Amino acid sequence: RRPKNFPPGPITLPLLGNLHNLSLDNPLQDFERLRLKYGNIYSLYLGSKPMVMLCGVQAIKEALVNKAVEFAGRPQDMYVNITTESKGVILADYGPRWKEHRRFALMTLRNFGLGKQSMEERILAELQHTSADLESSIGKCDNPQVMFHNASSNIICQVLFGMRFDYNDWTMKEIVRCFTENAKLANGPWAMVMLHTVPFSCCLSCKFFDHIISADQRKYIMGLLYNDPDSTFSEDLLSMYSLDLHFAGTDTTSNTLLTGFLYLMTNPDIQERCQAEIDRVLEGKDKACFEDRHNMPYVQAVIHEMQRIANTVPLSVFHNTTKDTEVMGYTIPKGTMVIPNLSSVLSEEGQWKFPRGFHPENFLNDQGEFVKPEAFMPFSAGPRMCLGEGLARMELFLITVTLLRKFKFIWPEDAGEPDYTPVYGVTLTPKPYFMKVQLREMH
Ligand code: HEM
Repeated sequence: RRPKNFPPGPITLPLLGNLHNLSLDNPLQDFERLRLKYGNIYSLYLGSKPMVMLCGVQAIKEALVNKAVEFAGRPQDMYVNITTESKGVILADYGPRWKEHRRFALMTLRNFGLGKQSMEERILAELQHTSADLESSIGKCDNPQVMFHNASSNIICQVLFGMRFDYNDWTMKEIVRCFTENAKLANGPWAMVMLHTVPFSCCLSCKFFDHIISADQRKYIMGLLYNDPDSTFSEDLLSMYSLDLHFAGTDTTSNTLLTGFLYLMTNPDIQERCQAEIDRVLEGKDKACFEDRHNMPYVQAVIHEMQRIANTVPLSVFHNTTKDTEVMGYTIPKGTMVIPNLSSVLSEEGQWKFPRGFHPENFLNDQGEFVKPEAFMPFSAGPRMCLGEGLARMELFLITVTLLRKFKFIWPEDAGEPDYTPVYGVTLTPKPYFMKVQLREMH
């Protein structure tokens, strides 16, 4: 039975709770159906475990922003908590350890050049390898999935480990494969009730970390961390921590690019309009820089629309209440799992000029200037909001601009109608597709 004044929801069955209400392939459609029936806040039972779903800007902001601390916990009783022992930053519960780790991650990203030219240079250097890869497949049809994953993985690896990997490196291929597989399993209905997920990638990534960090580097890092006698760091934590950043920085950016380029190929008019703006702004310059975005309102609008339609992390990372609280007039007890349904916000009726389909106009005002509506929330909101947002935005801009400047991306004639239905997981991925690449005439 639902506690008093708990958000409404469908009838529960013994043992299963509401699992029978969710499809294994794509529970997002079921969540939308339930939202239409019960409203922007409703509850479900995953087995015997209660969970509250928050939909739409208003409910999500009230919880994650206005009642920030009350909603800043993470559930600690899912299978993924056992496989990772909740080490690292993404799954750490709200408290001093999470605060220290988050601060450390932000500081490290800044020290390694985020917001400065050095990070841009790292991204542009990686793009030379991506461009070379694309040049070798001119005229052919290739699946771009591995390429985008490798590029994103190498950019974050440069920050974490000070090195990049050849696109054919076996270890890297295996790790990226594990990331994509786990991303598909980790928030399915069964994983939500602790039944299934693959611990392999954690294991592999920790071994990988041990393998590539030299003894001297390790001593140096641990020296830095242990200077503070109250520090919560340990070597174990550090390797899980690097796994967190590697995973979070790879599967997200690359799936956004994969979806974005699918829409750019199948909307050649939008692609050409971006290229015209890029050519004009970059005329006489050999490469783009992040500052150029201020002179490219249309490209900015397209990249934001790519993120909106990609809906890359549709259910955010699950939250947990840290004390008894209220939202939208309902009572939520301490320790309840809360899912911010970002998907519902990114296509919320009334928040967007065009909630459905690919329309960069969602981010342009009548004067053609770039504007960002309040409902643009792909990185979530509040204290647990994505800490890699700055890096992700820089990557999306520099990668899109550099590749569109040099290449034309074509939907192959024999590929049939594009299928935009995503494959469900922690991150949404487009179904595998092929792209044809041509060098643009100006190059
Ligand atoms: C397009 C790219 C990206 C998207 C859409 C994205 C989205 C998200 C979302 C929705 C969350 C959950 C926030 C919440 O719990 O409310 C998150 C958390 C997180 N992201 Fe990202 N992310 C992206 C790229 C990155 C990158 C490049 C990094 C690495 C530097 C990163 C690191 C993290 C970390 C460490 C967390 C956990 C923060 C915490 O629990 O305090 N993300 N991200």
